[in-house]
Amino acid sequence: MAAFTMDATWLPFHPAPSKPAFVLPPGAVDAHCHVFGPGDEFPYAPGRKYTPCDAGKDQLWALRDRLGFSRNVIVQATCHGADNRAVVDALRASGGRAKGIATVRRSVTDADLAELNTAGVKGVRFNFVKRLVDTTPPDELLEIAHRIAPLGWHVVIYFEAADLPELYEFITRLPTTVVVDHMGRPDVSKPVAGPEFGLFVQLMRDNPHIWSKVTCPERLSHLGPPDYTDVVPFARHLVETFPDRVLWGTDWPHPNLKTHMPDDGALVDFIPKIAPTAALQQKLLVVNPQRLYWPEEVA
Ligand SMILES: O=C(O)/C=C(\CC(=O)C(=O)O)C(=O)O
Repeated sequence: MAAFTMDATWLPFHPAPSKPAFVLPPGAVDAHCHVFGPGDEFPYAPGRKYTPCDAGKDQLWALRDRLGFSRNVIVQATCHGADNRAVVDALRASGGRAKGIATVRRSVTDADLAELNTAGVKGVRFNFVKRLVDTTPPDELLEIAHRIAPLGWHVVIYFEAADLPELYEFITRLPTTVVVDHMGRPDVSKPVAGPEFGLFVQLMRDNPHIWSKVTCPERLSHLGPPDYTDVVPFARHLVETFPDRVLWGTDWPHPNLKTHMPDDGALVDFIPKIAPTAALQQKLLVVNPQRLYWPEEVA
């Protein structure tokens, strides 16, 4: 019998995503996705807030090839805590086609960091979403950020829009490039030009080292699939205002969705709505992730 059973309300990833109509440019990177277990091989963390369905590296590679991506950035999910073995295993098996974002604690050793670096880790994730993690004190996170900076890594940060005023100063003090997950999770029923999203735009405008993933319409939308029209103006605003500091990813296998499971092919078809020109698409999908994750290729 398997050691782990997914939560009773868990929605497994789409079993047969459609082939997108939008043809991704050569070299496109899915810059936000996860691997879960398999739990029998890479156990889920004792302190986790959810138990997902297994979603291993081979399934991720199949999705990559089906959608037309060339490469992946695999982000450590909170169900694995600070045990990065599933991500590292995927990176090592990827033949250089995946880079990773790890979660580490203050107790991480320099040897641990060096090993993660060799495997292809390019950053750490700080998660402030309260339903996912217990709070880590900011001084501990700042200490970690200063430890990883010399490796050329960056910080990926996940928070909800309501928490940005409290986190604003902390984020601006981080000594590395900072990549914000899912546009800082705006409430898309509020206006794009309103104060809530305005604060996020100000954060990016005033801090050239801060980037955003324009990801997760399926997580943010109130109107839902197939078009997620209420998310388009938010993502498009960031893509057009900060074309050199945006990334896109599927968020496969879509943890913790409660209303529906997206068809990943349809998610790819969302891209031309938020990046309407070939030049913007090239930056979003190829040039920007290459600068952050495969910088040695950039002349
Ligand atoms: O997939 C995501 O980015 C978002 C998540 C899960 C997550 O971040 C995690 O478990 O680490 C969410 O909102 O539940």
